[in-house]
Amino acid sequence: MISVEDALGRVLALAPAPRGEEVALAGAAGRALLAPAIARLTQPPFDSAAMDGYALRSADLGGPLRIIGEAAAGHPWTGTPVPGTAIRIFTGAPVPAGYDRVVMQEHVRREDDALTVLEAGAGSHVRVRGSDFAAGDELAPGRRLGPADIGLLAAMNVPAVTVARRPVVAVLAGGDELVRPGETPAPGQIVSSNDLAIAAQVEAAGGVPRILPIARDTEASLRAGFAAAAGADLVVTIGGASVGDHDLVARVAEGLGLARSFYKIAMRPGKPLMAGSLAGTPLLGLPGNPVSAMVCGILFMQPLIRVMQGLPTGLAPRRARLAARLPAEGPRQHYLRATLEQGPDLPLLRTFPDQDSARLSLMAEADALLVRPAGDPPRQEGDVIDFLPLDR
Ligand SMILES: Nc1nc2c(c(=O)[nH]1)N[C@H]1C(S)=C(S)[C@@H](COP(=O)(O)OP(=O)(O)OC[C@H]3O[C@@H](n4cnc5c(N)ncnc54)[C@H](O)[C@@H]3O)O[C@H]1N2
Ligand code: MOO
Repeated sequence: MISVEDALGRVLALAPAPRGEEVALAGAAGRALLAPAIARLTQPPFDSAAMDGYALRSADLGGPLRIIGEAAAGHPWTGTPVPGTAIRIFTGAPVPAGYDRVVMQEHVRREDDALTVLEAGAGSHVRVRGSDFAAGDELAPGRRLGPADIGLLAAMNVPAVTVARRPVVAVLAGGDELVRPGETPAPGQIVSSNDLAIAAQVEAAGGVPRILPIARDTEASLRAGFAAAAGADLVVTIGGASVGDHDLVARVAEGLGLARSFYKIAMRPGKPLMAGSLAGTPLLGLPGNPVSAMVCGILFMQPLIRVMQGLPTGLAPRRARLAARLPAEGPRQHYLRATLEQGPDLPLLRTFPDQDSARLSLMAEADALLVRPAGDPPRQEGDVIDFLPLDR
């Protein structure tokens, strides 16, 4: 059995280089930026009023002023500046050359064209040209575009961006016991949850899931499943990974020419994880227990999907304090389902007493996975530990 770190390195090594496509900005939210986006203009493009009021010269603050013009957003004033004068101005209007501050209208007294400044106010209320960004500035690739990025790119006058193609991920669950949600299970049957949960993880990582028909526990059915996965950028099987007589995934994949990278890792849950490449396409074989499948999805599949889009893995452990003591760990790195509460300095992490890898109800309740290294000694209440936050 190899370590979790070693396994992650080998999984990420299976990632093909991301492929780009150009999309209009309106469709780019959530996509991974693959090429730098370059600002085509400077923002603000001119010295811009930050308040409704009057533009004037700081040197003239003391004396009475004469109002000689007006500037509104989209309607610059184009006259000649004269000492001792002010320009009526509105937020977003260009501050005319020759005037260096804007006084808020609440801070003046106006009678016809005569203006008296009652209070200078703090600051000039002028947004200086280029104070946000300059033409040529770039938004670097390797980030998922959020709402603020979309707004920034629009302001940069970038109408379309090069993003990574979303990897198509074939999700193949297998087992004679499985029926679809909404069907009535016969005796001995259960409803298939894994493929839907894993498909949701695929989407959350930026991939496009393609859920395949459930494979039955025969080599022929699994072969048909792999055939249906053709054309996907990544194939993810779920179940049939262990040592039982009906666990056929590895055997069938090998028959189809799987170049195996590893099988079994020193991790709990998720020991029977398998990875390799099938006709050049990366393949992950997740264990069937629902929590094991999801934990493997978080630790290996989602990072792989992100790296296939040129993104970082997204695995960023954080620190918390233990709410209660924990016994020593065994030989496998352990990911315990836990909740988080507010603590005095760091968050307080409380593990569920039951860590059964079949309990989806606890997985759904969990805020975090506590990461305990193999062979970790007993831990006391208040000890600082690492955890991975969970999406809800
Ligand atoms: N003798 C041993 N038995 C087992 C070992 C072992 O080392 N020696 N490992 C255990 C561990 S750990 C795990 S994890 C499971 C993994 O088994 P498989 O990957 O072969 O998964 P299955 O046997 O197909 O199913 C396990 C469990 O999960 C349920 N399941 C499967 N698919 C789905 C699905 N799509 N939706 C919902 N639930 C699913 C299935 O009904 C079983 O209950 O093996 C242990 N055994
Ligand atoms: O590793 Mo299994 O994934 O412990 O339930």
